[in-house]
Amino acid sequence: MLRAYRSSEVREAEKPLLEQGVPLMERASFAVATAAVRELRSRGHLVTGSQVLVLAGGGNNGADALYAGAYLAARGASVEIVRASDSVHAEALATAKESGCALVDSGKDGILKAARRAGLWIDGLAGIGVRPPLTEPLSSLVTLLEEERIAAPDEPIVIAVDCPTGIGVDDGALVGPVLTATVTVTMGAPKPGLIAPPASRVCGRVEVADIGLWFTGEPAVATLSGSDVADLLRVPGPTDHKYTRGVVLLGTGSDSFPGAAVLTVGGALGAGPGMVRLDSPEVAGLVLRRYPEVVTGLGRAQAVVLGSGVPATETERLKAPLDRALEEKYPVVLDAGALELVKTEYTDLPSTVVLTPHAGELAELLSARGEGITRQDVEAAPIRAVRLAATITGATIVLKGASDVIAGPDGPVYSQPARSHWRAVAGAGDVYAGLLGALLASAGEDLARSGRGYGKPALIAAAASWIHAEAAHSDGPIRAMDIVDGIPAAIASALHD
Ligand SMILES: NC(=O)C1=CN([C@@H]2O[C@H](COP(=O)(O)OP(=O)(O)OC[C@H]3O[C@@H](n4cnc5c(N)ncnc54)[C@H](OP(=O)(O)O)[C@@H]3O)[C@@H](O)[C@H]2O)[C@@H](O)CC1
Ligand SMILES: [K+]
Repeated sequence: MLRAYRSSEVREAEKPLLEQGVPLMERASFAVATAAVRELRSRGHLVTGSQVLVLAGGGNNGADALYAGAYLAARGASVEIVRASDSVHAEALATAKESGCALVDSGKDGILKAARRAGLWIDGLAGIGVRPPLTEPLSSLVTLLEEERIAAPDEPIVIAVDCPTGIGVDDGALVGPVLTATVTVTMGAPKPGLIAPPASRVCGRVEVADIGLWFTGEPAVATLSGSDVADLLRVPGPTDHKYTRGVVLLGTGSDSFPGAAVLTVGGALGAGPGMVRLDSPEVAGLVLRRYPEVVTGLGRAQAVVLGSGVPATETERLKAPLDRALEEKYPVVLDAGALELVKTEYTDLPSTVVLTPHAGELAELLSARGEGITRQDVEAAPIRAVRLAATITGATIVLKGASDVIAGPDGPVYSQPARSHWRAVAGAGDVYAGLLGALLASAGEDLARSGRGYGKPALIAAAASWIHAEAAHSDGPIRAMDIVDGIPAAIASALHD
């Protein structure tokens, strides 16, 4: 599991070490210099003679970059420094100069010429001490450098110190200019913005430098790996039968969207529940032709999936199974049309109810509940939107996107990236809803016993996202049914991780 901690938690972790005189900055800058050497070498360059540009801001992030520059200059690199603030760390600057680094003319032309000369930039403009949007003069400098980076015939290697300058370190938001990194060398632990969208998209490869920080608390944001998923999966044993393994009931598909029933059933069956029931008479024939093992009609279940392929105007029929699930306290997935019910009627839900909107649906839901939030707002700061929706509704929220962002009213936020963007196709969300329903069904009795779930539904939803991403992993075009077909192998790969 990747565990990300906020700036304040990082500062707490560094405090006792700094009091003991542990040379954190030395370790941090050495990690940055080592990453720079490795990146140069991996592209066939020698360190000696390489042109390096150090971008030094006025805080300790700039100091890290300057000391890294000093190491590289001592190894024979030709290092130039852009001094982005009047208050650059004096000792670090003096060390860099003593090691042979040279200051560049801080005018626009001087900076651009130095940027063009250098094949590797070290971004120490701002780290965890900065909240976006960047203010002037840093804002214009970052805009200039990012434009130059994009336009350069040979794109420079950009090593971000701790985080790319300009990202929302604690919430993954992207507001205002940022300098995109090739590699981010982050100190002690990832920060939320390094693993959560949209900021995670500008971080390049994230490397965690072990500088001796120690974290014991719950992470702010986490990303599950295959072995975490394996820990959550309930593998059947010799005493299991179809009812102990979990029954999932689906109220999905309609005359308008019959395929959604096939896809949700396929997604659910792929996860290996004991039984799938379908309560959608108008599409039962179609589903049975493809999946004869499905049992039609209402009946006992440990989890329910409602709404995929059900138009918002036809949600009346979803109320009876929803009421029953709420009464008996077993988990529910509300997808697509069923989200309509949460706008007006079902306003206070337990966290065992999981809502699965995409960005537009989440914006609509939040707006209906009195928050003036647009789709763009959701996309610019998904963690904030998801947490807000969970707080307002009480439910667990899965915001579906290139990275799924998942949160309940408390506990960590999970960010689960796609393995391939080919999965952004019609029907992929229906497959997810069915898959999640089946996983919740296998955990259903436990979730019911623990009342509001204590974050567990979010964890199971994150596992469903991992499995879905793995099942959709592809080097070329795929259809939603390919994701269905990929689920059993994805689960097997988690179990063998
Ligand atoms: N934590 C650890 O364990 C360790 C941390 N270490 C390192 O320390 C870094 C944190 O350093 P930090 O606290 O000095 O802050 P930092 O990110 O350099 O930014 C300060 C500068 O930003 C500026 N500025 C502020 N807001 C702004 C805005 N909106 N827009 C524009 N500018 C803005 C502000 O300018 P001022 O307001 O002073 O003019 C000031 O100059 C951390 O990321 C890591 O690299 C390692 O060395 C050792 C272990
Ligand atoms: K930085």
